[in-house]
Amino acid sequence: MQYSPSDSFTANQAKTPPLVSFSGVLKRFGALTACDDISFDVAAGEVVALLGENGAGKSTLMKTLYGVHPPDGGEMRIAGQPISFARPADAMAAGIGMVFQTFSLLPALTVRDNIAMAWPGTPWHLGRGGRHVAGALNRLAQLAPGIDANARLGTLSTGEQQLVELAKVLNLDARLVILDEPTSVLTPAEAERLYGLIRALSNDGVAVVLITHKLADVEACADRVVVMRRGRVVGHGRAAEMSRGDIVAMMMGDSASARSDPRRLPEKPPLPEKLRPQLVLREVTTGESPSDAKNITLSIARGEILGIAGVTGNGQSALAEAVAGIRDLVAGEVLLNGEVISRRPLDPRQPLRIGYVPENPRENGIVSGLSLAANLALRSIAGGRQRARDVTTDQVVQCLKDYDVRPPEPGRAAGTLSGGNVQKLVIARETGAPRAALLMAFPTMGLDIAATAFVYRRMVEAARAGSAVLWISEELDDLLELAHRIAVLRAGRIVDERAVTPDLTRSELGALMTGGHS
Ligand SMILES: Nc1ncnc2c1ncn2[C@@H]1O[C@H](COP(=O)(O)OP(=O)(O)OP(=O)(O)O)[C@@H](O)[C@H]1O
Repeated sequence: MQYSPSDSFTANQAKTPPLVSFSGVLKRFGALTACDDISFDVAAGEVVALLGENGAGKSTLMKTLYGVHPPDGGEMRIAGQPISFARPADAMAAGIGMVFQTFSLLPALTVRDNIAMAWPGTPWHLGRGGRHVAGALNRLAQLAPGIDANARLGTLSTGEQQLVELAKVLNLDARLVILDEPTSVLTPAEAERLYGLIRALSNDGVAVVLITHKLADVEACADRVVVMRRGRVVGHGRAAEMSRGDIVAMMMGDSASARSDPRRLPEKPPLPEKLRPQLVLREVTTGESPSDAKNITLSIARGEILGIAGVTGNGQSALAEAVAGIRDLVAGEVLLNGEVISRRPLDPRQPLRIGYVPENPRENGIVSGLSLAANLALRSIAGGRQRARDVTTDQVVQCLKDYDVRPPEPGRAAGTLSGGNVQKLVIARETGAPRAALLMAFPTMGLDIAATAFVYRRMVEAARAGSAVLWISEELDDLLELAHRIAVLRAGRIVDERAVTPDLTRSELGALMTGGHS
């Protein structure tokens, strides 16, 4: 099943040329070769899952096709014709649609206006009532029946914003649709609806490239799998003929450990005998909108991991930001070791005692234009006391290596890292020193299997070292595996809270999250 250059692995052996063909495609960023001699085809109506560890080059390859990056070598063809798009608008005109990991939506405008802006050449205010907008809103209604076209985009959850972006692209009448990790911010029910739409597109002859880390996505809708590692295609095969173990081994290299236990989740740390409340929220309220936190009272002990389960957009961000001290409370208070830390400005001389891994770290967790070293120094990487200028380049490189941030180049701008590596950089900074409390909002979103297990190991180590951990997640299996207690957040309120016991099931938790509907 391993790739060899002589293996053309053309999807469709018929005489008509494949819809898309990559042949020896090369893309460099300075000294880094992000895509190295990539060759494969995608047939009309075929769904190809493009897999690989963080930084493997998946997004770069697709952005090179889509006209975001000029290639440095090789050839790309659409329906047999060589192409080289200078910008995405040209790719769109040739029938290619792409949904990125980061969205191109304007939070201040309504859903309808955001969709109207998607059509090149049409002034958006004229397009509002047009056929395209009606079509895309129709798609959106299939994906997410509850979204109001007249709602301001900024009031929607990340998952809902992703669906708006998807509806926009799915309605472009594209021949090829590229989806970059579409399900990482979707609820299970939203993901199921998306799978249905992908299958419908494929039945209509549309080719789909699905960049993903989720094997569930592959099983739900991929015809074929192409695996990249460190800029090269290292394997491929028909999805139906590959087991999960085959795919994981291909992604991670053929190590025996990867094959036997790819997740390698850490053990849940034992709860201390005497529970000493360390992080306490008392009736915390940030506002009255559905995405605000309302009247939240929680107590997390030293060494305890409290999971917050809930569908994104149900107050998680507000809750995390309130505890992190970057959102005002309209009522209530937050205490750390008995001391009120809310309602007072952060004291820059205080060693920062809360580690915070925010949702959407590219937007909220890094300064894109600053170097990796500077981003790490936004908090000191060494024990909370060492000043940034005292940290040597060797220490920064070591820190980047310890957290597997690739490439580990201190001077590189953080904004040029791949999605998963941005997340690892933020986690390095926030868990690199002892913290009294650790807040993590969806910390494994967009991470590959190995990186996910790594993040969980850091979280467990932080708890063992005495942090009170507040962990917001939609990964129900992981919550059940690693949290000591789970609180369920719905419409900004805690609707249930219980210790994790063997009889607590995933479906029970899912039903609590959605108010009884899965
Ligand atoms: N604009 C850029 N400038 C410099 N380097 C870049 C740029 N974009 C990507 N890279 C680098 O190219 C490599 C491949 O990144 P890419 O985003 O394609 O990976 P990926 O497989 O999509 O990863 P992930 O799953 O983490 O999103 C990474 O090392 C990344 O740092």
